[in-house]
Amino acid sequence: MPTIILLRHGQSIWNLENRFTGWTDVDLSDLGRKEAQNAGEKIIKSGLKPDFFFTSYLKRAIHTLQIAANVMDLNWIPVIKDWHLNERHYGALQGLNKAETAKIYGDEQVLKWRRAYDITPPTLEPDDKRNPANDPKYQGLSCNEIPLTESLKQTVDRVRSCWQEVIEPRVRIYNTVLISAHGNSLRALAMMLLHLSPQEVLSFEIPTGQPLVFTADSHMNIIDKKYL
Ligand SMILES: O=C(O)[C@H](O)COP(=O)(O)O
Repeated sequence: MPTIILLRHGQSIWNLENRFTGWTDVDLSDLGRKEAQNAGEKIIKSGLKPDFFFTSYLKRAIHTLQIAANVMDLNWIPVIKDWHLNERHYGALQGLNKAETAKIYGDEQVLKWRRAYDITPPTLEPDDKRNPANDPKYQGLSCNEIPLTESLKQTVDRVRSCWQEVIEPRVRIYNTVLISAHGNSLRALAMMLLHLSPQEVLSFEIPTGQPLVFTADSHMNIIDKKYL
């Protein structure tokens, strides 16, 4: 049965500091590394053995994958890194403390920025040093691919193209794949695979470091989902 393991990276330093992260390339905290190790152990215990890995361009997801792969003794497994799996771009909120931002703009506004389907956080100015265009990782992207902010809807659109063009064809060949990515890029993927409505995805949360296993039928309909 085609099996897709969704793994949200372990706690990052900015998760710990409660800061909007998005495309900011922060590393795992000590707890995050431990969570990644536990994730690898849980996958071994489940009897699942991934044959192909996918991750984003961001080191918190890459390091989570490397730690888990090391625990599973699967360092040799092929990996595709794809920026389409990056976290949702959080625009000008990136770097701000979530609780302090709520004190300034109110809980309701912050909840809309964080969870509404079609609302974008404030846009980064193009000359802002946080513009991804300044980052060598994104040199190959065209101007209209580089986000200055994103709604979940826009994230779903880019994750969908990655699923259709990059991941799904390999799930059909390799059978068991593991995708190490981010809270919102994985919510986007789950929304698409589980056919969740914008209202349903609002409360759909994936905890850090907890492997979520989707089993599909031959038409790629998800017939079972469970946390390890
Ligand atoms: O980018 C971030 O800040 C987190 O990874 C996800 O944040 P959220 O829970 O506010 O969507």
